[in-house]
Amino acid sequence: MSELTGKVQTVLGLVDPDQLGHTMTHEHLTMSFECCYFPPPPGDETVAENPFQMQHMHWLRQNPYSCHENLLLQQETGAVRDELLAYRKAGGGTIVENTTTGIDRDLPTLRQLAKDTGVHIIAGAGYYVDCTHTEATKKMSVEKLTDIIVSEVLHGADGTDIRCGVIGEIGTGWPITESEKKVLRATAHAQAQLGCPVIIHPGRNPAAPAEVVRILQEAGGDISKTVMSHLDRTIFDEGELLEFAKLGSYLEYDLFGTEMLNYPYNLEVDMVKLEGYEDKIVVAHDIHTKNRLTKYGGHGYSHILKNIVPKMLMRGISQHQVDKILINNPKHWLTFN
Ligand SMILES: CC(=O)NCCS(=O)(=O)O
Repeated sequence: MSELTGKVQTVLGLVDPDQLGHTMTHEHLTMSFECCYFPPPPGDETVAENPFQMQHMHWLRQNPYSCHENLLLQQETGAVRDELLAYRKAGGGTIVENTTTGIDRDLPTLRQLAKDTGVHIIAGAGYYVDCTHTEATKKMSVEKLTDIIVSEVLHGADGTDIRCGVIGEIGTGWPITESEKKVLRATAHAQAQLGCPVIIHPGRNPAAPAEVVRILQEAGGDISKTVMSHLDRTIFDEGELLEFAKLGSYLEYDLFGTEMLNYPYNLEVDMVKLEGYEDKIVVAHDIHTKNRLTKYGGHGYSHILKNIVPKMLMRGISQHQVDKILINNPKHWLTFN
């Protein structure tokens, strides 16, 4: 038992789990994604480097990582504040902010956003993918990494007293590098000490999520308290997905906002439905580039609440099941043991 047991840790302190309400388990409010810059298609260099213009927004949707300016979400705190106010108005209560070391985590800004908007914000401890690990990080032992992660949860991170309430998103690629494996083992050790929630960014290979689970489990991690993110871009085969689901993690679908809704010529074109795992599914938009903000014609943080929930209900998913996905599953995941 610790003071964290039975509570959720936000950037403003501990809260009772019942206060969270509708929760997006994977968003970013301020970060840089420069680490993942992807050169534009030949001939598109000028569009890529022009200041944002309305006529380029479709191009940006197709090539979000090929424009440096688009990768700097940390320049949009004012717009994000407005979005969070809109999120509250749409019934949103909580956002898990997944920015970890390597992609410009900014805890003071998160705390200010929480104060300004009344949205519960939960910050992430730990490290993003290998290419963002510094030489110093790569040299650290698992024990040292564990101490840092534990301290980010118990005492605060980045020289502040602002405490993280979840470990992750912990970044891994494919194949998983030695440095990423050390971070995964440290994550498992820290989770075993703290009884805290963990969230993983798997590599882009259908085998990646299960391999991460294997490493975490071997190091003593609690898979039932771990979210596997980005499944919608990672496992496409239904059989493989069901095999993965049996391993017991939460299953996160977080590409909402980039899907095609209401395809007018065939309304049957729709989201994949995973039967039997309603206690394990969580959802989010994973906003991490500017073009996905409503300021730039994007869908914003309220898209799931405003557009996806009605679609779920229309497809026969009950209100009770929707509440599990948006309220109860995140609440159980985020509550410290
Ligand atoms: C911020 C982040 O890691 N988002 C996922 C991007 S990816 O292209 O789906 O890996």
